[in-house]
Amino acid sequence: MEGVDHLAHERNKSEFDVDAMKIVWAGSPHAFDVSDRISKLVASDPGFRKDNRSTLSRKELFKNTLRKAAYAWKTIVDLRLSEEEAAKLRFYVDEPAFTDLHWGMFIPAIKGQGTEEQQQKWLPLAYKMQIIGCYAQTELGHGSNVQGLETTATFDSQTDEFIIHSPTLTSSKWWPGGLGKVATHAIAYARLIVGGREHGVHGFIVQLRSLEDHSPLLGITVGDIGMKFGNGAYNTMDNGVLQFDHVLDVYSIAFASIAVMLWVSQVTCEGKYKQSDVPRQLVYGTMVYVRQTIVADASCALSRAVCIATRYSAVRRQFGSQNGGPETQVIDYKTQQSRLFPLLASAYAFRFIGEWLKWLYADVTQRLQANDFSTLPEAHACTAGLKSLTTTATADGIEECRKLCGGHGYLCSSGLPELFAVYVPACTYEGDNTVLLLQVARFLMKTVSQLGSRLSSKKPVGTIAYMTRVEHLMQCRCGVQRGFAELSADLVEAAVAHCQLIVVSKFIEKLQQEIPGKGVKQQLEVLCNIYALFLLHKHQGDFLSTGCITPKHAALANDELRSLYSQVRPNAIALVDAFNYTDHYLGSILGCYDGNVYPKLYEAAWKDPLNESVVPDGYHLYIRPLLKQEIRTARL
Ligand SMILES: CCCCCCCC/C=C\CCC/C=C/C(=O)SCCNC(=O)CCNC(=O)[C@H](O)C(C)(C)COP(=O)(O)OP(=O)(O)OC[C@H]1O[C@@H](n2cnc3c(N)ncnc32)[C@H](O)[C@@H]1OP(=O)(O)O
Ligand SMILES: Cc1cc2nc3c(=O)[nH]c(=O)nc-3n(C[C@H](O)[C@H](O)[C@H](O)COP(=O)(O)OP(=O)(O)OC[C@H]3O[C@@H](n4cnc5c(N)ncnc54)[C@H](O)[C@@H]3O)c2cc1C
Repeated sequence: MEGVDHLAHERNKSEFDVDAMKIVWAGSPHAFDVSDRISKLVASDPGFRKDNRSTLSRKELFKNTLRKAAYAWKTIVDLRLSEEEAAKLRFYVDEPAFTDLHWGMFIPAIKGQGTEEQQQKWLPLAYKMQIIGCYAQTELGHGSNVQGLETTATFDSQTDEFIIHSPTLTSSKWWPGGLGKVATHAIAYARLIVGGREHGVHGFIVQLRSLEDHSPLLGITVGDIGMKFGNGAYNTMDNGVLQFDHVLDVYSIAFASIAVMLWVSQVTCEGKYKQSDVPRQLVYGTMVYVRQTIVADASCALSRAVCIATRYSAVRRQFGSQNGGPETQVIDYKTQQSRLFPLLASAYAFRFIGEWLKWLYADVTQRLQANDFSTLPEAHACTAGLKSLTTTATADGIEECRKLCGGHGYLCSSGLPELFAVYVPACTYEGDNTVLLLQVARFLMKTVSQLGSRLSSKKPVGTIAYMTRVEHLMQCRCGVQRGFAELSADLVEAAVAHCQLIVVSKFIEKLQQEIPGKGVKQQLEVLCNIYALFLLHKHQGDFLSTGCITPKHAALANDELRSLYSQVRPNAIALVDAFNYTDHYLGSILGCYDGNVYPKLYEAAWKDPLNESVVPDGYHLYIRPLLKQEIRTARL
């Protein structure tokens, strides 16, 4: 029945202050207020409806996305929302679109690598959306290998301009989000050529389309690369293809020539190239920034899936009826708990590691401004490794949540298939996860060679086993005289172990902070222990081989896990309520707040276009002849 909370009995079991946990999840009272207000604003506005996406064609879907993006911008302007509120609104609109790359990469690249002059020229236009930007780095032939990019930017000292060109088919820019049909400008990465000499990959701001009629400028060929995984999902985004035919880059400033050049090198008006003594990898700065935001995104995506699966696991009953009484809630089965609760713990773990990584990125950015590059290698390794670890775990976790919901998890109305389809490219974009782990492995090898076996310093006591595991994995690999490439598969395992150590240690450090609210810290301690012991159980071979735990310890850890699952069980619904997601944002009948699943599933079925007629199109043409044997049947 509408209005009845079918999960009230679950919510009454909670042993902690849910409202206080909402603040912990949001990060602060202010952050909670903004999230709560904006999520309800979006949920209550029919202009942001999203329950019909799976029934639209690609063109209808894309046009609807443009409508929503424009409507969101009008809402932001009309309500005079702050930058923080506007970002939250785009988040809760929950539709991959060109705006993600405009606000999420194009503007950060200018802010992070542009000089005062460039920021003054381009940021006011970008903030007012009088230009729409994308980040055009990947090419048809190269994505992971940035130094392999083929697009060229040749400095013409006669005209003091750059000529941007795509010399080969494989140099076509390929994948940039927003590029296909919307972006008017791009930050394009190209090989800088000055005076006939090549100076590696740099970024350039290039105008792609007329601001009068949106037609591609002279020398620009641009379009969409076609349908992607899943039906609705990421097909709301116009990932594009772009070719430059000797584009005289008259509108732009060579990003590198002034902006990055101040950090990395300079091109003078006389056409002289001057290399400065800063790491050339600063040109990768935007990727590092986005990787740390992706870690926070992982906690959002995983928590959405876990909220759906947890609420549905409490609603669903299957088997176990005693004397005609109610069947057993599937959330009470130990197998369901052993699959679901580690994901619940991971969602909280990724939330806190995302907070720490945001601090680390801000710290390294501040240091770079003072020409202090001392923590750049660690920042690179952490952002790369944690992006890889959290996105792999989240993508796998969303799929596990779909399976935890049985058959109904496969319905679009569960919200899980689309969430999976939209999320999984996170394991690839902003750096293929294996390629990024190889960067971490390289960092670990260097650290071991510099510090000897003691890899990690100043870690909480509870992480000794985790630290020893990493050191053991590295020693086993570094000890043998074989090349990095030969050992890379093993070193990637050590890289994963190192990242897991960071997540566990930061969760433990979080618990050392003052955390208000009845029972809140206790619940987080249970989740931290679940996260740590679940990984220890999953990788117990590594831990046993280090000798720092015995088979008996491993067995005790497993017993403790079961006990911890029993402690979470009465609090599970309250722990996912703490995410404070609206039904609109969850987009899931299985995860609806009131748990009134069956009537909503049944009602939703009849809304499918296929049910607009009781006799389907095609019956008279194909089925009736079949049934009436009017088609000559093969001799049986
Ligand atoms: C439900 C949720 C839905 C969410 C939907 C939201 C909508 C989506 C919105 C946004 C999505 C994002 C869109 C995607 C954008 C992109 O994908 S942009 C393109 C991303 N591309 C990459 O990440 C490419 C990956 N490759 C690289 O980064 C580099 O090629 C490399 C692998 C790092 C290698 O670089 P290179 O060859 O130059 O360097 P090496 O020889 O390996 O190393 C040399 C030394 O440099 C150090 N290094 C390398 N990188 C960095 C760095 N970034 N910072 C600092 N230092 C770096 C490296 O450690 C070596 O150091 P050493 O010599 O001391 O060992
Ligand atoms: C949805 C989506 C959105 C995107 N948006 C953008 C965007 O806005 N802007 C942009 O510039 N790009 C964008 N990209 C491109 C993305 O950044 C690249 O696809 C990504 O960096 C991976 O590079 P690749 O495609 O070349 O993969 P590859 O490197 O070709 O990967 C193929 C396989 O090779 C393996 N491999 C590669 N190198 C090595 C190595 N050295 N050692 C071991 N294994 C290796 C990989 O692990 C992988 O298994 C997007 C991609 C997607 C899917």
